Amino acid sequence: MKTLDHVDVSAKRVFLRVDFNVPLDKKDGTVADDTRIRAILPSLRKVLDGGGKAVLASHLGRPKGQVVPEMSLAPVARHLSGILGMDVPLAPDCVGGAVRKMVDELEPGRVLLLENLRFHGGETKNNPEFSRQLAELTDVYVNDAFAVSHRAHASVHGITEYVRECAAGYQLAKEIETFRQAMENPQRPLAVVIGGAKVSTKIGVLENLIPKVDLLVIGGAMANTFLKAQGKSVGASLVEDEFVETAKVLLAQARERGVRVILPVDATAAPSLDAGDRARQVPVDQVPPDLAIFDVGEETSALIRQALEPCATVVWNGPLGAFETPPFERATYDLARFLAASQAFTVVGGGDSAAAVAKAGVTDKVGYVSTGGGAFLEMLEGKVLPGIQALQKCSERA
Ligand SMILES: Nc1ncnc2c1ncn2[C@@H]1O[C@H](COP(=O)(O)OP(=O)(O)O)[C@@H](O)[C@H]1O
Ligand SMILES: O=C(OP(=O)(O)O)[C@H](O)COP(=O)(O)O
Repeated sequence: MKTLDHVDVSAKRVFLRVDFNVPLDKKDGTVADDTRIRAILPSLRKVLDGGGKAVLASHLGRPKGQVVPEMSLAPVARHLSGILGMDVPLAPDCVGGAVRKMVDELEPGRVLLLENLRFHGGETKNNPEFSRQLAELTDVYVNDAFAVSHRAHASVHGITEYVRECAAGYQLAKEIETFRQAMENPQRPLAVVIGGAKVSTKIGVLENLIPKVDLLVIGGAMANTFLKAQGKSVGASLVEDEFVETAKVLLAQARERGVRVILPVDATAAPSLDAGDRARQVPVDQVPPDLAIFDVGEETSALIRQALEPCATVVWNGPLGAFETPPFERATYDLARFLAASQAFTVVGGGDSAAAVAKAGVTDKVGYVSTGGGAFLEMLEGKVLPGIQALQKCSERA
């Protein structure tokens, strides 16, 4: 894939599709976590240092084609301006004559941030006319928005039909490369840890992973459905009854392939999520009817660490427990700290898993933390992301 390294940006209008869909502070509306902003700085600096005109475009939230003032990118413009030590003006819109004028008048080495793309319904509809209007602002199109590349939206997909030159930004290239290294050509043994709330959202992931991995660790509430499939009664725990049969099939597939599967052997259970003070350790085949599982237990945590110890590659998506609520964060944080100290090539993806790693304070020590949630999950499902495919096609054409 062509990257920014292969493009001459000098004096060109470089349309950088980024993902500035960042959390805002509820009280004062400032940027609460700037990970996604910092992630695109290498691409932005490359454009500015090369004398390009950087036109940044992003969505924020889901305003559904309406102008929603709380979803303006104004706080992001201010934040970025602080990071760069340079004025970052915010255009009043992302298309139209006034914006075109601002883009055309931009000096080389300067930045303009366009207003929220999703204030226009054409963005999520991948509307050709809207895509063409965005392309009018563009000499070189760069996608550096991995986290939204699973969406066939105008600024990610449609626009590539109308631009002459395109390339992957450094962040996107890094995401693709890291994923390939972990999943397509891994150092073995390869382990994948899957957690989170529901089996139903991860069936595709599990089906895709079973032929590829050596070890599969299943935790989180989704493990409950697997435990039920094994005939264990899991008390008042969240179970997706309609997926118990699917869980059985998946376990049989893993057995046939010789994949080792680790399911919880014990759990931290409590009467409810807000009754953490009454939480206790129980074996998974003895969960009392009035208790629900909110985390994998201490014995399971140790078992997981022991199984991961010899692994050369570990991919992790989804927390092992309801980590937002103490004391159910323990297994998730323990895993984060274990991976941080491990020699294995480690890739963490998924909004909640990335948040858990950050809360455990080890983001810098874990091999790679993806900026994608849904996009990362779709990669794990083996899907080709529409944004990446479109970029590929465009760079082959150009
Ligand atoms: N045993 C559990 N009981 C209730 N909720 C759980 C449990 N384990 C995990 N969760 C919840 O699952 C959610 C994350 O699920 P999911 O969205 O599938 O993960 P990710 O965003 O990492 O892909 C978290 O909010 C977490 O609290
Ligand atoms: O935050 C994002 O994805 P994520 O919640 O999967 O990490 C992206 O900005 C995509 O947003 P969307 O799910 O509204 O299309």
